[in-house]
Amino acid sequence: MSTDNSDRKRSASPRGADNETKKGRLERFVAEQQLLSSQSIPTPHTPHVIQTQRLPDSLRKKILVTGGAGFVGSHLVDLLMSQGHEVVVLDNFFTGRKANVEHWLHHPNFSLVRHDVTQPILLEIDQIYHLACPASPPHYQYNPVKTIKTSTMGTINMLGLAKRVKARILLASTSEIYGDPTVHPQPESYWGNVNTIGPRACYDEGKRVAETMMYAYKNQNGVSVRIARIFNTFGPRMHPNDGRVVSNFIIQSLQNKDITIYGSGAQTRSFQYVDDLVKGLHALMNGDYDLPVNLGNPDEYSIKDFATKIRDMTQSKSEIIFLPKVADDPSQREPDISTARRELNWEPRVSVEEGLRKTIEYFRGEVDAAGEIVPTGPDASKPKGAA
Ligand SMILES: O=C(O)[C@H]1O[C@H](OP(=O)(O)OP(=O)(O)OC[C@H]2O[C@@H](n3ccc(=O)[nH]c3=O)[C@H](O)[C@@H]2O)[C@H](O)[C@@H](O)[C@@H]1O
Repeated sequence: MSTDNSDRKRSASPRGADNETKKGRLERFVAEQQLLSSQSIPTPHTPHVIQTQRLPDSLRKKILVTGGAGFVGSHLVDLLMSQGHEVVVLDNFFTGRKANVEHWLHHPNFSLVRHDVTQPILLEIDQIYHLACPASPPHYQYNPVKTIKTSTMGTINMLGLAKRVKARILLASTSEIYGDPTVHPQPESYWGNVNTIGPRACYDEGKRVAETMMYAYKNQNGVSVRIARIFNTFGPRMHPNDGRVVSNFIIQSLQNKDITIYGSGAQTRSFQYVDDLVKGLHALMNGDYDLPVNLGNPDEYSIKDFATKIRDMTQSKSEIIFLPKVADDPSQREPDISTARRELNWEPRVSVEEGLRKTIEYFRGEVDAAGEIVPTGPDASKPKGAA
């Protein structure tokens, strides 16, 4: 063993430098981890960075979002993550896309599980937003039996989970439960007009029985339930091959292709921007009101006027053409949102025009990236790229 001072000096200096580097590296690593746990990372789909709050354990909830990689689900995930909650997404990727949530994959508060809600799952969570179900008519009609299973078995499984862990559960129901409405606009008290054996029934009746199951579990087992009846919603992250009217008309217009109206175009819809919807879902989940609530924007358009509006906004040279009407297509739809106004202090803030501007920009990027997009027609079809 050497006791020579010069020896010690010689070896102390490189070891010191080594230690410095390790310490520096560690500090850098910690700083990077802290940065990563305080925000989303920019991705091609979501280039803007979303900051996440740091919540104390007592306020941080574990929140399950079924269908969280879908269009609406992923926007809701953004809101919940930004608030600092732990979010677990379940998605079977039938219509959801990993790209919709990939900006959160690195974040310690976020988990993504490939799972089909028709199978039970055991999790420890505080709240459940149950959104899982294809919502576009060509997609939910592709495998009607599976659509029914998703709404029935899927909802039973989530209610069983809610019961076991005493979590509050919110069901994403739909304006489709009113069918082809004979009352206009539609208040929650209207019981609806659905053809039980028509091509839309797998979705409409599935959601109706899902609502029934929510109240059966509430009354029989004391489960805390919330029901949102969601009216037509649009915004960035809609699947370009979704087949619904907003995505089809914008994609057709951007490519100067024919804009396809099914039927006369006299049928009406009322369109809400997705940011308004997720704020409404959040207010409903965290409020006291536990009867169904319509969430939609009462700004009603005929489909023909809507086609013209999108063509004008995109400065397109598209022709508007008329194809046969689809079976059981509701002839009119407008939400009565007085319950949401009264009970949730909620109403839409984003105008259809402002929402369309953002959505057109998003689809412009999708069309540029893809080269060409052929929109999905009215017939039942498998979602493009579905798992
Ligand atoms: O977007 C939504 O939120 C709703 O979409 C669908 O209901 P629907 O109103 O029929 O939605 P679209 O497929 O977007 O159709 C709206 C209207 O536009 C028409 N349409 C659609 C697509 C198209 O290329 N051309 C066209 O004229 C349809 O025939 C219909 O009259 C779903 O069934 C609802 O569950 C969902 O909540």
